[in-house]
Amino acid sequence: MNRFEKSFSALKQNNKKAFIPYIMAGDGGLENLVERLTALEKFGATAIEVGVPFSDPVADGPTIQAAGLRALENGTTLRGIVKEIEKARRVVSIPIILMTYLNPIYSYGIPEFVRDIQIAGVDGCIIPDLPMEEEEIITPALESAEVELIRLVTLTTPLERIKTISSKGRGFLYTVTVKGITGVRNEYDSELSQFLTSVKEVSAIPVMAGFGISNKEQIEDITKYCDGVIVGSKIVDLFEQGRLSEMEDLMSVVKQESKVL
Ligand SMILES: O=P(O)(O)OC[C@@H](O)[C@@H](O)c1c[nH]c2ccccc12
Repeated sequence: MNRFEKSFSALKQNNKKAFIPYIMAGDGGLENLVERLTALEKFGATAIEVGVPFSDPVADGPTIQAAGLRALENGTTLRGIVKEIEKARRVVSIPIILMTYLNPIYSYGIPEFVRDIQIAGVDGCIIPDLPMEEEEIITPALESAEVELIRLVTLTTPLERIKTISSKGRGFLYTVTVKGITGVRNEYDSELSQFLTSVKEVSAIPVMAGFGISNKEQIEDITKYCDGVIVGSKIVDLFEQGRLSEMEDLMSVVKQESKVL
């Protein structure tokens, strides 16, 4: 079993849902990365998504973009991030997912990138601008390194395609819950619960919902229809403002047993 399978099967046995926080590596200085990963594990994170700052992000909303700019300004690089993750791996045992666009991977070199993240103890990668039809440029290398590609589906992806996509991985399926970019939102598409229910029905792997989720009520509601949530912009804000007790409180929702499976 890989780290994802271990984490998700433990949650399932205890009737619990997953919480995956996203952080922007290098925001506030790369030297805080190990500390932040450690804090998130202590607060009960199931896994952590670590964002790599990039000058031309496609799906990032204003909060994540601003965090990315701050990180780039202080000289954060993909190589530096991978080194810090390697240090963190000695103390953090939950899955670590690296979120990066294709361009930084290309300039690193695909084989070198995959080798280094494997050594560092990275469990999965999210590459938002890599479509399923093109993924073979990196999946053979990732597979032999036992690093999972975490694939994204959205409200507009046909169910047949979702079924195909979910049959490929041994991580989880990232279901984007909005038609748009990342960022805190107050309202959801009226079809979201029905959509998540259908995705759950066809998916061979755990279904995580992300984009626009920022408070306990949303988390309680959305986790009725899927295996857990990914929270980005809100976590980035709370770290930036040093509001760690609020973060712990937000993450505590998934510590309770959930009634609906
Ligand atoms: O910030 P939000 O709305 O909570 O959404 C999560 C998101 O930030 C994180 O998963 C993410 C950041 N950038 C991305 C690009 C593509 C897919 C996912 C992401």
